[in-house]
Amino acid sequence: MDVEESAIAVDGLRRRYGPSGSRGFDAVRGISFSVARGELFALLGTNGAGKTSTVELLEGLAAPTGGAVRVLGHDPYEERGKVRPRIGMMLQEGGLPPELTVAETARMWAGCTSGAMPVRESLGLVGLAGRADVRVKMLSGGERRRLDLSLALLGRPEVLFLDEPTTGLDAEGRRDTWELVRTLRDQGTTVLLTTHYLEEAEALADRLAIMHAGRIATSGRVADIVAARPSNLSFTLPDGVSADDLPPPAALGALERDSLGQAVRLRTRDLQHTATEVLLWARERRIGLEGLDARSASLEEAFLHIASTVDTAQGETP
Ligand SMILES: Nc1ncnc2c1ncn2[C@@H]1O[C@H](COP(=O)(O)OP(=O)(O)OP(=O)(O)O)[C@@H](O)[C@H]1O
Repeated sequence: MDVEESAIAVDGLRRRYGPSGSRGFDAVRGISFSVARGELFALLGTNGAGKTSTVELLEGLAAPTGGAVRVLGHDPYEERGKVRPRIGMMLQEGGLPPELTVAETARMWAGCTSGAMPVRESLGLVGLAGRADVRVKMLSGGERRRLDLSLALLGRPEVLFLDEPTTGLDAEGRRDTWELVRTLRDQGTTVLLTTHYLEEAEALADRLAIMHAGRIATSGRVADIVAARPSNLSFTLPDGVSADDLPPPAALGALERDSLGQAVRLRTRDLQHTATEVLLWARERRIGLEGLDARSASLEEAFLHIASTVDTAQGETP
C-alpha cells in the first residue's frame, strides 16, 4: 500500500468494544484498503457489519485496537491536529441544538472550522439558503441531513466522510445530493461514503468494499464485483415437460439448476452460451418457454449473497 499516494490507507485495522483485557466484541476484524486522492470509495455492509466503527477510526474519533490508519499521510487519532482541519465529517446523527436557526448553527460551526467558506455559500451548496432563518427543530429529516452535509463542507475538506448522507431524503433530494457529491469529487475531493442504498454506491463509487461481520467480504470496482457473480436464466416449462427432461446443467454451460414445479432457474458464468443451448433444446422439441428471463448478476445479488452467509460468519472466531 502506498501510504504517501493514498488519501486514506487502512492496514489490518481492528476495533474491539469492551473493557481492555476482556474478551470484548470484535466489531472490526483486521481490514485493509486504500483510497486514492480524488477517489470516491463506498463502504457497504449488512447491519452491524462494522462500517460506522471503521469510519470513526478513520475520522480519529477513537484509537484502533490493532492495525494502522493513515489519512493524508497522518495518524488521525495521534495526529489529530494535522488531520482534523483537512477533513469534513458528516455524522449519522446530527445532534444539533434544536433552538438555533440554520444560519446560527452554520455560523457556530464555522467558528470552530479553520478556513471556513461563507455560511451562505455552504448552505447554498445543499439548497438550504432559503431556510437560513428556520429553527433546526422545524426542519424535515431530509433538510436536517442536508444541513449536516453543509456543515461537513464548510472547511472545504480534502477528504470528506459521508456516513449515510441520503437517509431520510426523498428521491429529488437524493439526486441533488448525488450531483453535489459528484461535483465535489470532480473538483478533487476524496470521498468515503457509507450507505445502505446499493444504487447510491453504484451511481457514485469509483470503487467499493462490502463489509460483513467485521471483515471486507469483497472489494473492487462495481463491474468487477458483479462480474465475479454468476448470471441467472429462468423460464417456465409447459405442462408435461419437467426440469429433469432438460440436459444436465454442465451440458448447458451452467453451474447449477433449481426448479420449483415447472419454473426453472439456471446459474451460469456464460449467459449467452447457456441461453443459446436452452433455446436450441426448446426449438428442437418444439417447446415454448414462458417468462424467459436472462439476467446478468447485479450489485444487489452480490450483496445478498454476502448477507446470506450471516449465520455462519457470526459464529467465527476472529
Ligand atoms: N459502543 C459499542 N459497544 C459495543 N458494541 C458496539 C458499540 N458500537 C457498536 N457496537 C457493535 O459493533 C458492531 C458494528 O457496529 P457498527 O455500528 O459499526 O455497524 P454498521 O455497519 O455501521 O451498522 P449499521 O449499518 O446497522 O449502521 C455491531 O454489532 C454493534 O452492535
